[in-house]
Amino acid sequence: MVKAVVLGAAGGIGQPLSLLLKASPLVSALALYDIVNTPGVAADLSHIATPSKTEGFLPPDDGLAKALTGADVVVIPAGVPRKPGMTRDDLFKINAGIVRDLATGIAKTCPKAFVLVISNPVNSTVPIVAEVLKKHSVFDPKRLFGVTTLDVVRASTFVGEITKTDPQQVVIPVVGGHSGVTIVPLLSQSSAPLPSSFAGAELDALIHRIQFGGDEVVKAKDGAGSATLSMAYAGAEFALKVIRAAKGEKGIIAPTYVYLDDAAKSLVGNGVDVDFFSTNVELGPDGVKEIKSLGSLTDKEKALVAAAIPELKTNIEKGVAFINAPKL
Ligand SMILES: NC(=O)c1ccc[n+]([C@@H]2O[C@H](COP(=O)([O-])OP(=O)(O)OC[C@H]3O[C@@H](n4cnc5c(N)ncnc54)[C@H](O)[C@@H]3O)[C@@H](O)[C@H]2O)c1
Ligand SMILES: O=C(O)C[C@H](O)C(=O)O
Repeated sequence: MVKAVVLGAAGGIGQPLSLLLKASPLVSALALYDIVNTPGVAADLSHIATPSKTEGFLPPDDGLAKALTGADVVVIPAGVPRKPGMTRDDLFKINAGIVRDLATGIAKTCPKAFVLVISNPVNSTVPIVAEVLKKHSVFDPKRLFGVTTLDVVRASTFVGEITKTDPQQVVIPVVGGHSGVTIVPLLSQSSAPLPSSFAGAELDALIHRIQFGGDEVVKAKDGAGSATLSMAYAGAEFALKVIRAAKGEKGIIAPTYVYLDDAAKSLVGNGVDVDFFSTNVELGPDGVKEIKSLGSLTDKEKALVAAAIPELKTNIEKGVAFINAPKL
């Protein structure tokens, strides 16, 4: 029995993500929560002939608590998306409060659930969830994940195109965080190696495209939002990995933005001294089973990791301060 909950389920990501979770036989109950439209989305999905029971909830009558009761996995794509000219950090003002309130519901109702945060800015919203869970004395760092899978999916797609390889077979760790220069693709570790002639400006352009792939979609959507369908694909892929690992499947490894204690920091190495960082993680029955080292990096990759750290620190501190700063 696996109950999955989507918070923000009526949105651009929420709807296709809920569809992909409904389509999976690994999910036995699916609860959809949003401030609008979830009864309709749930009624629609409930006609799909898969085993999971689908229910929609709205804020009145304790809808959040009802949706979260008995949850095993909670995926959060609630919040506003970017428009052209905005950074992810520009979303903090609105999304920080939304994520804080949803995390409070999780802390009170399903503190043992795996929590997968999609809402931007991920570099800050994950620390916000951690701080809320800490305030309720229920923070388990093994169960909280920032979803950075879309960066991994993009890297596989772009490298698959260049190397003429099936992108589904291309595995590339993308580490750091989820915004601009904090996104660090470790292309030297690609399972489909780039040709040795692929260097200089060409390599820089590929790294830039992976780091700023989100901008490409925001620009193309021209004011109508950011990536939704590719994010739903990526979010479902990661959520189902967490579920498969929880059910006992071994050897599932994926990059994800997680809390690093001091031991994990020294394991990750390369000057990574931030409290949250995306790195390869082995998933297990209780969530994070093992945080993996970044492995051997090229000089260029070492420089990219170093460049990511200051922005990550600022983003993390901003999230932590949002929960802990004294209210005036
Ligand atoms: N992590 C990633 O890689 C990644 C990728 C794409 C988008 N995102 C982020 O995901 C978020 C959602 O994007 P979208 O395109 O689906 O936006 P959207 O506006 O289409 O949908 C967001 C949904 O959240 C709902 N919502 C707002 N406040 C809520 C609350 N308090 N409780 C529950 N639901 C609430 C809205 O009603 C809406 O249905 C944005 O912050 C976006 O930046 C992250
Ligand atoms: O770019 C955005 O704002 C959405 C998302 O984070 C993405 O990477 O597509």
